[in-house]
Amino acid sequence: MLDALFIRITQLPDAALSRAGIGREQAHQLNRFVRQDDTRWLEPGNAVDAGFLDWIEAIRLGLNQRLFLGLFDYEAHYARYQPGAFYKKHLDAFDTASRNRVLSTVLYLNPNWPASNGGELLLYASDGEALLERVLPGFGRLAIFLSERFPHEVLPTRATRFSIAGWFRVNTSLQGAIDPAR
Ligand SMILES: O=C(O)CCC(=O)C(=O)O
Ligand SMILES: [Fe+2]
Repeated sequence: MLDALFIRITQLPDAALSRAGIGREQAHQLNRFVRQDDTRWLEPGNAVDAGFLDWIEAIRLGLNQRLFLGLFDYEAHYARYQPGAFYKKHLDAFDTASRNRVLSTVLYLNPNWPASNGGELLLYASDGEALLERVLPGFGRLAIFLSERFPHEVLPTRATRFSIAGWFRVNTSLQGAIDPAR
């Protein structure tokens, strides 16, 4: 599965990726100061994406059985950080659109990642100051953390850095209207 995901993400043409923070809108441009990854949402209709989503679905069921998290669904995008790109310190559940994110996942797809490449994920305690973990984005490594609890950032990368970032969500629908995964 990892090899298929690696081929898929490295072969995505530029036109298939959305660049965070490019465009005329002020909010969009501001965003570019915060994050510089290029992303594409996974598609259940693609066989490679579906393979990953099936694997994640088994994890979702296991987490619900053992930890009673009530995870309802999952959304994920491919992310490419080109040399120099970063993602400043943030929480993944911060606004009304993302508030139902409970558990963040990041699967790294970078064969041969020496520490000198940078691009580490830094995870902080809830106060946003105490450093808890420094994660090199090596091939097949999976980071999972509570979306509302742990501020984190991606340090500037020196090589192109590939990953799949995803979020298990709870169902915050009101009056039967389920908010769809993006
Ligand atoms: O790629 C990573 O290590 C983290 C990415 C991230 O924080 C995000 O996409 O929200
Ligand atoms: Fe994040």
